[in-house]
Amino acid sequence: MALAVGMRVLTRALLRPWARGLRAAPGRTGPAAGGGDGVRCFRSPRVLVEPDPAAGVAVVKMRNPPVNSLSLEFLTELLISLEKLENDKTFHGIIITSDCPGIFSAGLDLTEMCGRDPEHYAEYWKAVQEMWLRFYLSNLVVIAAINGISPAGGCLLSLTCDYRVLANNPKYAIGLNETLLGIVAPFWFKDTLVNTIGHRSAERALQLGLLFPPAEALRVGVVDQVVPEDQVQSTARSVMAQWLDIPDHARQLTKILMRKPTADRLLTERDADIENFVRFICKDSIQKSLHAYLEKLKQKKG
Ligand SMILES: CC/C=C\C/C=C\C/C=C\C=C\CC(=O)SCCNC(=O)CCNC(=O)[C@H](O)C(C)(C)COP(=O)(O)OP(=O)(O)OC[C@H]1O[C@@H](n2cnc3c(N)ncnc32)[C@H](O)[C@@H]1OP(=O)(O)O
Repeated sequence: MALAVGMRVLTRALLRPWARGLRAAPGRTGPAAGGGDGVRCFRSPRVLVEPDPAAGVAVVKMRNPPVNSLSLEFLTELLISLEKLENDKTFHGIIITSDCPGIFSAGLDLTEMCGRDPEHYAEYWKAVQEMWLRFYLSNLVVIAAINGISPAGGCLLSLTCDYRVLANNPKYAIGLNETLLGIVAPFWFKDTLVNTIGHRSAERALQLGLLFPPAEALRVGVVDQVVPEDQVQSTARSVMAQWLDIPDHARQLTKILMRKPTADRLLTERDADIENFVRFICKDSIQKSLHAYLEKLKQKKG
């Protein structure tokens, strides 16, 4: 228990000033309808939290249209929602899903990594690290109900969860496809994938930038279950019930035991990782290829 408490204190201490600022800002987040049972529901512009206090579960819906790209503001809101749910003893598990049809998350927001200054890149990268640390080490059971395509950072967010349910739709795919953009998945992205699917499969997937369609995602182990699209949420709920049957303290400590060495690697190299990212992303060649990629996305529309 001391270990679990220690980890929570540590991750809480890591909450960034940008998060503290936003938390204090009136009107950005606030109590909303939670029923007369004393349970508070928290809303923010880009995150909708639907609590089910009787089950001890909250559904966290990402709604940052059009593609749930993980912008700085969106990451901040996600982290604040997670922290509020962790601090509310009513909740033992969350289901993270998307409110944007067909898209779970398009990954990191490319506009946060293009044409900005080094200070912005550093701030953004710290927020991405924070998202990974907080979700990966959350004391809650976290289940991803993946109801859309989930490349790169979207896949990373899913990989932080305890269990992944993917909708069986041939249009959906999931994977760390960074090499296709000419960028390199950082070591902690890689570690998370290795921990999930093993070294050989991860090496192949990372080098080739593979985006796995549902059947392959299941075969390789990027997801735990593939179900018809209309059963994603109900499956996530029944899997959650199974996980919540386990005594919480034993499950939490086991989670920390499994994940702490991976998280510690980033915690001890956090500043160096930010410096590496800023150096890398500021390169002319990287900026050019990110710009070109964004242009290609825009031109796709015709
Ligand atoms: C040595 C190493 C040291 C340090 C580490 C260094 C580097 C690591 C750095 C970065 C790691 C990054 C990981 C990432 O997550 S990068 C993002 C990867 N994501 C993708 O490749 C997905 C891109 N998007 C798509 O493929 C499609 O948009 C889609 C399939 C998700 C959805 O297709 P649609 O047809 O439905 O929608 P679109 O018309 O394509 O898009 C609508 C709209 O949204 C914009 N957009 C799409 N994706 C992003 C994004 N990731 N960020 C920002 N904006 C995005 C797109 O441009 C359109 O905009 P407009 O409406 O045209 O303005």
